[in-house]
Amino acid sequence: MKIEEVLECLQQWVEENHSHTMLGETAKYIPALAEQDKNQLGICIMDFDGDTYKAGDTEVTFTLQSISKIISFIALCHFKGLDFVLDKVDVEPTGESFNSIIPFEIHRPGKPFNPLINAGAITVSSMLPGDTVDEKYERFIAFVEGMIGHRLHLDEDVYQSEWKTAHRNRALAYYLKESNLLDLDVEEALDIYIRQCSICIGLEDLAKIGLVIAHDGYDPITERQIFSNDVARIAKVLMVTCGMYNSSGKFAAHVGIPAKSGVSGGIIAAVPPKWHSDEKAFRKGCGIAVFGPAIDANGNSTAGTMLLRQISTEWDFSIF
Ligand SMILES: NC(=O)CC[C@H](N)C(=O)O
Repeated sequence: MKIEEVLECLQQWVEENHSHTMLGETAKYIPALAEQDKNQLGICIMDFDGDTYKAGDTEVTFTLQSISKIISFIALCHFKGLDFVLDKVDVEPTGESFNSIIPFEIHRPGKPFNPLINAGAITVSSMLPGDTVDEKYERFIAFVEGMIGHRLHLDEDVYQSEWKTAHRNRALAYYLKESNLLDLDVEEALDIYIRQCSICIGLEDLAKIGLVIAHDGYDPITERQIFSNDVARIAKVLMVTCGMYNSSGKFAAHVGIPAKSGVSGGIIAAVPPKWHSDEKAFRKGCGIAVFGPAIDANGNSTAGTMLLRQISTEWDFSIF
């Protein structure tokens, strides 16, 4: 497909899916996120050569929120090895909301079900290399910056807003501490977790990270292997089975791309290469980032999900 055709399609699909923004609300439990403009919808696709294709609200920046969880999982596996991490967190979906306390109190699994629910993510963040919260955060953000090639910053308002209202996460962290699943004290573990959630990112950067995941940890633009094939494989499994929380099954059925959402309204998606579908666009794979801050009850962008569904259907992106 020609560049103009790709852009025309994206433009049209953003317009067609825009009304889905009315079906969701901004995340109300984090005051700074509640204030986001829920009418926004933007997308960026980055291809194998690093060229980007954008439509809608493309110059937005937003906080990573739960998208950070797949990155911290990858980072911890990269730094400490897959076995170390899988000893601390499982790779099973929960069927509960992302911040549910039920898996702990009722099922008592011994370790969090997966690293993409809050309990698993807090455990993972606390175990990042470094002795202090500052050191762990530096290692994490440097890992992300290494992938996108420039510095990032923390959204101080979102950080403060979440820190003051993180009652549920604080409760989860106490459960984790009781089960010896934290490498830090409760307040410190919360701090590193909330910091990683509050990192500010744009669509192009997020699409770049999606591209690297799609290519099994290899960055086709700089020609560097950033993390191992094995880590990328498990990351994609987690994205498919748990990345969209309790909509993961439906998302797999109708979109079929490894993806991870965040309550700020972002979604990262990793489209692996599909050599046989040469009629379609992006057969060498791509990374996709969408942003639409109106989210549904499961915490996923309403319009972003529908936009990805249309793109995947039209261009045959499903891995299934
Ligand atoms: N699903 C999400 O994006 C949740 C992340 C958010 N920081 C929280 O802990 O509640």
